[in-house]
Amino acid sequence: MNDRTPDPRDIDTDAPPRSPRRGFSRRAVIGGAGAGLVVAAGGVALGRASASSQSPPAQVVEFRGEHQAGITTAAQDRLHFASFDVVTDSRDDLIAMLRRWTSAAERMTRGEETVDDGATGLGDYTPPADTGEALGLGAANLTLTIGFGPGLFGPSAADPDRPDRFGIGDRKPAALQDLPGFAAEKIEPARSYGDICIQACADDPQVAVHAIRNLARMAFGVAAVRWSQLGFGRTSSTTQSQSTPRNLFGFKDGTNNLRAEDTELLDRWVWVGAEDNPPAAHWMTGGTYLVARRIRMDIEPWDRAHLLEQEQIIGRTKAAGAPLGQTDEFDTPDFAVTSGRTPVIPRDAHIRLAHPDNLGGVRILRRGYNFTDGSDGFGHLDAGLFFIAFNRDTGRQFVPMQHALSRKDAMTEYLIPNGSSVFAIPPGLGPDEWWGQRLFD
Ligand SMILES: C=CC1=C(C)c2cc3[nH]c(cc4nc(cc5[nH]c(cc1n2)c(C)c5CCC(=O)O)C(CCC(=O)O)=C4C)c(C)c3C=C
Ligand SMILES: [Fe+2]
Repeated sequence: MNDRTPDPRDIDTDAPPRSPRRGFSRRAVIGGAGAGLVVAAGGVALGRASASSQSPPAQVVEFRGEHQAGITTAAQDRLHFASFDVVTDSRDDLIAMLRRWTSAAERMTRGEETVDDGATGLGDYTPPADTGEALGLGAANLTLTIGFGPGLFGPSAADPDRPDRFGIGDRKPAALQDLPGFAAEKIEPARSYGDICIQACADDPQVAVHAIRNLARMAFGVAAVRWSQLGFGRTSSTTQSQSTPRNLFGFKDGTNNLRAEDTELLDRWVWVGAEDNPPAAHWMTGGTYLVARRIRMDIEPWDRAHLLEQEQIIGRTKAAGAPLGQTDEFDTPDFAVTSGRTPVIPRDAHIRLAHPDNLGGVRILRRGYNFTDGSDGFGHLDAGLFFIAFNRDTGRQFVPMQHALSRKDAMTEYLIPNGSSVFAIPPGLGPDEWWGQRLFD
């Protein structure tokens, strides 16, 4: 970058477009001349363009509110999840980046470029301030959810010797702790941990990828991507109107999940209350904690297991998703039913071990995605579940649940968890508020 080239990170997001002849917003493109532009780009884009043009333009999820979007929002089809290491010690630079991110993120969730006319309207000798691949795609229900990892506050599993670089160590909520080790996992640091996460969910993969790519670009010199994960095919339902999708084992996943309509249960099990923290950590009130686990699934041996074995491992039928011994997906599992002296839902079945009745009532909100990252060089698919859960106190909810599963779950034989992270997800933003403002102010 020479001294005549403005740093895209410094561009005033409120400034008028400098080259109106080229100016179009991502949504404006859907209709007129822009539609031709997208069609000309080829078949894949054609499919997306026509899907977008048939859909109502209102595929916009509100960015601001009491809680961040992307938690109880009806789970979209696609995920790009990124974890960042903060590479500066400058609190001012970090805050400046969070402010820039907030503006760009809000715009992208409305289907707009990161800055007005950023892709092509800033002049021929300026690096575009938007990479452009989402022009014409609409908002696609994009949500961007930010979280802060333990390492932002000082020592963590990723770097036990790290100092409190930003003077926020005393604001770290007690519930934000790295996960303990669990049986039968092979955690890879290069797929784990991180100082900041962004969960991008959308109904168009290119919209989600565009969002992460642009936030990563804007973070240059302040934060660097540590790892990221693409996901497809949601593995949960987070509203009552959504049908239950299937995971890569072929089973309905998300049947007994918490949903947006369960407001009392969400208050109890997901949203952080003021009473959960001393005043220094009240910035988390209305927030939640995210657990991300990359769980590789041994697809090939699973595919050789017979149907009854698969159903006994899960504890539900494969076709209907009904608890074993019952007929309907939403029947309540009856763990007491036996056939002779043998429980119909086996003692080591996944749903028995993860059910609240067997965990002192504990619940979590699941919002994971399937993934397939090609194959592993030995002819096996590198596929699985990118498990995402939100809970109010990870040490009291996710951790005991995972311990119970790791020790006894029959499914463990087919799983290799190899990525693991936790993040504090602050509450939603008020008008004009920027990401992290309540933590840094
Ligand atoms: C620690 C929490 C959980 C992990 C990790 C996990 C991994 C995992 N799960 C499936 C497939 C299914 N899970 C189902 C139910 C279910 N799973 C958890 C928790 C974890 N799962 C809970 C709390 C529940 C609900 C239990 C209940 O109350 O009944 C189901 C059944 C359908 C459903 O209710 O969602 C399936 C199928 C896989 C493949 C997997 C790791 C790769
Ligand atoms: Fe599960």
